[in-house]
Amino acid sequence: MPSHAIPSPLLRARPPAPSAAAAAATGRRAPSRVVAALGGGGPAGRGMEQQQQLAGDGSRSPVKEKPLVSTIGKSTNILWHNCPIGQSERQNLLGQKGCVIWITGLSGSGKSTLACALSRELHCSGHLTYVLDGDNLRHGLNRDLSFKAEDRAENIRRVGEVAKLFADAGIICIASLISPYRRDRDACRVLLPESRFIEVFMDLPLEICEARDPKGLYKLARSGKIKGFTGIDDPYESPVNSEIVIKMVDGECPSPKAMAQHVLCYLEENGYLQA
Ligand SMILES: Nc1ncnc2c1ncn2[C@@H]1O[C@H](COP(=O)(O)OS(=O)(=O)O)[C@@H](OP(=O)(O)O)[C@H]1O
Ligand SMILES: Nc1ncnc2c1ncn2[C@@H]1O[C@H](COP(=O)(O)OP(=O)(O)O)[C@@H](O)[C@H]1O
Repeated sequence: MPSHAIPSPLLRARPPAPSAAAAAATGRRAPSRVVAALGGGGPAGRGMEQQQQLAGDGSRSPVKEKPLVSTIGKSTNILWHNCPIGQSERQNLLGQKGCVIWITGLSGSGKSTLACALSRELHCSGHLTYVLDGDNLRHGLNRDLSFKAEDRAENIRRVGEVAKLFADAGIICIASLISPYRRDRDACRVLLPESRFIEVFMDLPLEICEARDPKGLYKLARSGKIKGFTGIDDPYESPVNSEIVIKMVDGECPSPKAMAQHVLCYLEENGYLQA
């Protein structure tokens, strides 16, 4: 099996709640308090298997099981509902494996260009994709967020959660965001089962991105009219272990089609294009 192949256990149904490790990495709390809230319930942390009541003679008799509800973040008394149709059935229908292709890089590095070219190539070969573009999502879902570090983190967290849903739907989700902080990207990675998060690093020098400047934003940032612009006066933390790196070869940037082919080959070689 190639090093990036999807191990078969990943095709099993996923547990509904984040693991302690995932929770630690995402900063989210694992559902440590499990309470039986319906009908008064028992003390916090009491498992369903312990829910018995004392009969008149002092012996224990089982009572009707109550669903266990959880507290996740600020959401109290919530219950996970399983649907009989799962990810593997959807994948069988689509003939592919749901995954997230996370494209990160400076503004102007070609993230959207790659996302569109890849989506087109996959679509033409019969694969269902959906592109989550940072710029576009800031027109709606993330319109309340600025470019401060904490808002960028929330931006990435939300898109990571949405991308996870697309992958669960069996879709090849292509997320294209600057996502400048390693910690935020890694938090998205742990939302998904191993191998279902494929990071693509657009490893192009700032000078190339700045020379392209299709929206004129670098110019505005250099003249101080935009503050906190990534690569100018805001950080970009390069990935260290990306599955795929797009870089210049002999001083030339690969064409959009070549970049898309690079990712396509990876998907083919690692079994994502079959259920
Ligand atoms: N301060 C600052 N820094 C970086 N980028 C800026 C900024 N202000 C506006 N823009 C425009 O917003 C696009 C990036 O949005 P993202 O959601 O991908 O950014 S982030 O991941 O939250 O950092 C980015 O789009 P791309 O050029 O496609 O990367 C810019 O057009
Ligand atoms: N591989 C490439 N070769 C040449 N030009 C490219 C390439 N990729 C992107 N570009 C051009 O660079 C500019 C920025 O690309 P874009 O995809 O919008 O970057 P980003 O989404 O990272 O901001 C656009 O004008 C685009 O046409």
